[in-house]
Amino acid sequence: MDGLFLVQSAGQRLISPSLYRCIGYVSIRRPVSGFAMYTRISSRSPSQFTIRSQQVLTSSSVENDVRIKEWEVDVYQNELAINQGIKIRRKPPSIAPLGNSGPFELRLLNGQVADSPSNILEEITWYKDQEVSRMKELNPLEALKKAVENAPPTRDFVGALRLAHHRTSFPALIAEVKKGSPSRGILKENFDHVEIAQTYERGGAAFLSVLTDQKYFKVSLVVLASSEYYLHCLLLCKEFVVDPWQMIYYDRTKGVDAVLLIVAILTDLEITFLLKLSKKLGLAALVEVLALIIIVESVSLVGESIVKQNDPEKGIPRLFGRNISHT
Ligand SMILES: O=C(O)c1ccccc1NCC(=O)[C@H](O)[C@H](O)COP(=O)(O)O
Repeated sequence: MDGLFLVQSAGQRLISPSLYRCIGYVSIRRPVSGFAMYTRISSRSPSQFTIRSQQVLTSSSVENDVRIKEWEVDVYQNELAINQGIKIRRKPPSIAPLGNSGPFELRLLNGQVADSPSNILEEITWYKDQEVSRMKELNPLEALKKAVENAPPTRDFVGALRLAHHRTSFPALIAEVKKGSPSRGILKENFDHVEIAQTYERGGAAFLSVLTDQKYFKVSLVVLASSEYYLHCLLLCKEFVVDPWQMIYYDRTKGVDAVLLIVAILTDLEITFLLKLSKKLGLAALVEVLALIIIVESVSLVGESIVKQNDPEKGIPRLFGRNISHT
């Protein structure tokens, strides 16, 4: 057994209430493969319930304790988010660490079974949380600092929309680069991201909106923003932002000018913080509320209908009723 347990009779206390608060309240559940499983049972004060055992902390028990704490914080944050009207749970409670096989596992959030996503946005968000954690380990913030310092300045998003509107007297076109989507599947088999982006530019798009999620939308911003191809169009990165790191890694170091923040997957506090951060980084932020995108200028969000055109360059004039290209 990895942890040492001091088992005592019910009702007795071995240590002072303040020390209980430091190490948490634990009860032995069952030993599994050499590890004693336990669960935190309550945040009630020691005098309010019966202590059955107290674990003497070893390094791995501390690790597990930290994992349990983090998991509980996630559950708490999800509850907070739900209280703020957010329907998307941010982390799958099924990743509860060993030892939390007790009441937490059966817990229902918002009336749903806790360990399966209730819709596709939730599934994407759970996946994104894991993906970002992995990528953050490979590219820690400290390592990105230099890249941020060397990044070219961002371009004026609102100014570009205004200019496009004045030039064409149509709403500015944000043309979406995506190979597929969860609801529609693959939209175009022979999909060349760069070629399609160039075609949109020639067609008169003011902005390119790139869905950078590889798993669900099959596009990579890294490919599109690669040095071989310089984009004249401004670039909106349409990611599922769940962590400020994404703004720095994906957006600021890859030549992006604007980011998307999806209200359905962020708490009020996160939106406030991410808006501040985007301002600091010089990025414009589009805040998506339900299916609407709030921006200051008139704009058209166009994705599937032009991606699926055999010739997107002809598809854009078809959409507007006339040629809006620069030539
Ligand atoms: O399309 C989906 O299946 C989807 C699922 C979950 C979150 C977002 C999703 N789609 C976003 C998009 O594909 C586009 O950003 C856009 O909203 C749709 O544009 P359009 O193709 O013009 O309908």
